[in-house]
Amino acid sequence: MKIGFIGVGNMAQAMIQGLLNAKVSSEDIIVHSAHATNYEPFAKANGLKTAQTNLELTQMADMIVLAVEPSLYQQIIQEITGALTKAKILVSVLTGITLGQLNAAADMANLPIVRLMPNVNVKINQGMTAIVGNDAAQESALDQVQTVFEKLGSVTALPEQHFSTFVALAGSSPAFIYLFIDSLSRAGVKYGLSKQQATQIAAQAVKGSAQMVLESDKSPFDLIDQVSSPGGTTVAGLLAMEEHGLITSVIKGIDATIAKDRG
Ligand SMILES: NC(=O)C1=CN([C@@H]2O[C@H](COP(=O)(O)OP(=O)(O)OC[C@H]3O[C@@H](n4cnc5c(N)ncnc54)[C@H](OP(=O)(O)O)[C@@H]3O)[C@@H](O)[C@H]2O)C=CC1
Ligand SMILES: O=C(O)[C@@H]1CCC=N1
Repeated sequence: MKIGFIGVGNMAQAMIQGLLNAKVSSEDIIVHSAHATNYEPFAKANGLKTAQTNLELTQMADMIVLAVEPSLYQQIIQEITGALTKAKILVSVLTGITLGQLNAAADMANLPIVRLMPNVNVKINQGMTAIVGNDAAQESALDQVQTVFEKLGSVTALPEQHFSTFVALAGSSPAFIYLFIDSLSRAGVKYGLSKQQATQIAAQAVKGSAQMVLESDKSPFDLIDQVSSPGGTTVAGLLAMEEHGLITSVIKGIDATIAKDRG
């Protein structure tokens, strides 16, 4: 299967790196974006094929991944619609653009369209991706896209009405989690650790804690109790964080992310 990427920015590069890690042949990946000076060096460094236009890329690929700024979706679909067929799959990773809007952009309701929300961790094959398809995608397109993206981490089927929530909890959340790691690390620097060592310590603690939540049958709150020794350091830290509104801050951040996605 030839996979084409329209847009070769941060997200497309993360997906492509994950595919290459998973031993997808670079010969099967085609890229095009607005500026050749931006995508050609990346294509050359990774042995990818290039197309001269979005339309040519659509002609060359079996699966066409739209990875541009969301506001460009109508313009790009108008450019490529002539080359879309029932045998090809249009995949959108655009935030805030629904299957209904994609269908309507070029009267494509009878063509397979799959909406995905990956996160940047697909770059190291540890992504979290949501998937939903239009009616025409149900027969086999959805399975084909899911098979490709399972190479990049976890994939979960999700009703489209929950995509905005998913954007906040998984699409944008790597940035929130990096901020938490950096905050821990800065605190370490405050107390005399080097930034590098503090970041490594904080990141490993976050990684291990996430793995514990995934592997445990307990809720995160039960796990908190296991760390909090009576009269100990952890409960002192937790209470001080909550005095400054950690849970409220996180939920307010998620509210703002969802509101932005919903437009
Ligand atoms: N970053 C992330 O973690 C995530 C992003 N997304 C979604 O992915 C999409 C891309 O985001 P991101 O990669 O961060 O954005 P970037 O700004 O990094 O990349 C945008 C890309 O779009 C290209 N582009 C602009 N105009 C055109 C055009 N007319 N034809 C073809 N390509 C064009 C740009 O090309 P050039 O460089 O040549 O100008 C660039 O390669 C967005 O819709 C976003 O919502 C979804 C989940 C996570
Ligand atoms: O910030 C953004 O809009 C994109 C979507 C999810 C992650 N990055």
